Amino acid sequence: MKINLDKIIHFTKRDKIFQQGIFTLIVIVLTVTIISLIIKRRRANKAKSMPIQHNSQPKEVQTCEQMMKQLENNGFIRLKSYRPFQEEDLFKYDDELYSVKQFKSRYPNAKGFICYSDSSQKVPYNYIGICDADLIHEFMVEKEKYYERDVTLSYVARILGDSLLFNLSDIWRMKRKVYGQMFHFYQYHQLVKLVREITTKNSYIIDMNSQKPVQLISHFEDILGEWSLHLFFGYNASQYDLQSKLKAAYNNARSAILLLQPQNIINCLDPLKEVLLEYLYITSDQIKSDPDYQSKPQNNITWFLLNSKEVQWNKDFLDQICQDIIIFFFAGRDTMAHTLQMMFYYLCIYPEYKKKIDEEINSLNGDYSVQNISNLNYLEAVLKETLRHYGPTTTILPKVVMERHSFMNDKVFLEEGTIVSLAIQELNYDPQHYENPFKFYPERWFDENLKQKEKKIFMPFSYGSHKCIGDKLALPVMKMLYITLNEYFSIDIDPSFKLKLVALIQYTPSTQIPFLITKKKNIQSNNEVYFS
Ligand code: HEM
Repeated sequence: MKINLDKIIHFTKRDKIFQQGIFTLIVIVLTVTIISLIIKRRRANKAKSMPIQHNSQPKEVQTCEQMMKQLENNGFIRLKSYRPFQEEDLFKYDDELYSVKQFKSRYPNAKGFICYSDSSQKVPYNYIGICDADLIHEFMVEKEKYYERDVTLSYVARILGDSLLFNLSDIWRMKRKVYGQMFHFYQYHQLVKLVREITTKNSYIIDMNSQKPVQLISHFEDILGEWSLHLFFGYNASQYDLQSKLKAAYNNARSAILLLQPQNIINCLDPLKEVLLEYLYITSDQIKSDPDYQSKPQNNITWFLLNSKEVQWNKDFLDQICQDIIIFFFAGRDTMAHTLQMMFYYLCIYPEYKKKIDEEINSLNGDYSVQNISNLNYLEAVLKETLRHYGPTTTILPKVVMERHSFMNDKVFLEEGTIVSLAIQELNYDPQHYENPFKFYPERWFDENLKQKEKKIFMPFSYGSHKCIGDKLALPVMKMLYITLNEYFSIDIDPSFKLKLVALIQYTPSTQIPFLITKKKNIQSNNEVYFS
């Protein structure tokens, strides 16, 4: 058979041209599709990264003034200075926070306040305080991720920056979990009982024979200081050596903080950390000296730390723990000491409330189990009223906005750098929530209306994930301390005393409250009480 080569070559040429055409077409179609896909994707990404536009939402970062205006349009009141702490309040009303407390009476619908100041003042320009319960929830819970602790306390933060209070990392989460175990059922019961033991021991130091007024606050500080240290060191906390070194260093550091002397704070806190480190080693060595220590739970945080798989027991970590001990010492000791001092003050002023508490305590016939103590409702109401009326916290630690975000259902935009604080004093004196708010009136805590909203509006221990770790323990501990002291002494107040309160880190009477103390007849002998 003869093959027509010409025809074949011609045919193949045509075919090739055809194939090339198809190929070019496919390439063109593919290129166009890919390009259009890329454009589409880019547009989609761009749309995603653009904030959703609401009528009231500014497209660009606002100036401070614009943000303040927005807040003003949405229920915030503009104040002339950084919270209205006014010296004249102290002279006129004996209370530096009188105007703060009056705020809600003057502006009943205010959701909060905003402050501006001229450059001559050292306070931040864009400072807002929130005193509306729903907004506090939005700020402390829903929008929590946008805030960090304000570094206004930077000198303290420089030394205690890795402590629970300032650190927000995973280590904070881990430590909260480990420390939290100290507040579970068994430990909780032991810690409440422990306060009776320490109070009894310390009661013998109170000099009742002299007719001089006694500064009860320093006794409360000693009792609660020792109690706070027990959390970490167990019975090592009662060592005289540790107590005296800590007390001296801590009191100096506190004065330096109040006087804003940064170098002194560092000078005082550093040796304090050294002492704590030494006792951490003593306590951990003691625990580990028992080869079976892991299976024998102890009632102190050091044991929990030694048994936690997540803990790397090294110098850096121990340094952090020392910082936490200082925070616990401050947070547990000073807050409760102040609250108790104020409660004793009110009970001297209003003996009718004291009578009711005593009746309630007498009904227990000396059985001060933790369960019975938790049922002392009148005593609890007096403590809550003290916390509301003159609790230790003048303001919850301010936080700073780390990233611009919308607030109040997108009505307001909070700009990066804004300092936000939870204005609990204003909330505590809100007449919408508390009838006749200036009156010290424990009975209000039995009102059904208040009971229903209590969780939402009463937050002496703060709110959100950083709320006080000791919130459940504080009331029973203070109840037990009151019961024990009241059993041994009757406490009055020098009638010439006039209370004046200044707002420092916490409320502080401008002069010490002079309590007059008499020993009750039924006091037991030293040994009987201490070792029973
Ligand atoms: C009358 C008693 C007390 C009051 C009014 C109180 C109040 C507070 C407040 C307002 C905060 C700040 C929360 C925040 O910034 O959001 C706080 C934090 C803290 N409190 Fe208390 N507290 C009391 C008792 C205690 C006790 C008994 C302990 C320890 C046993 C304690 C340990 C702490 C700690 C460790 C923190 C820091 C928590 C963290 O940042 O994760 N407090 N407390």
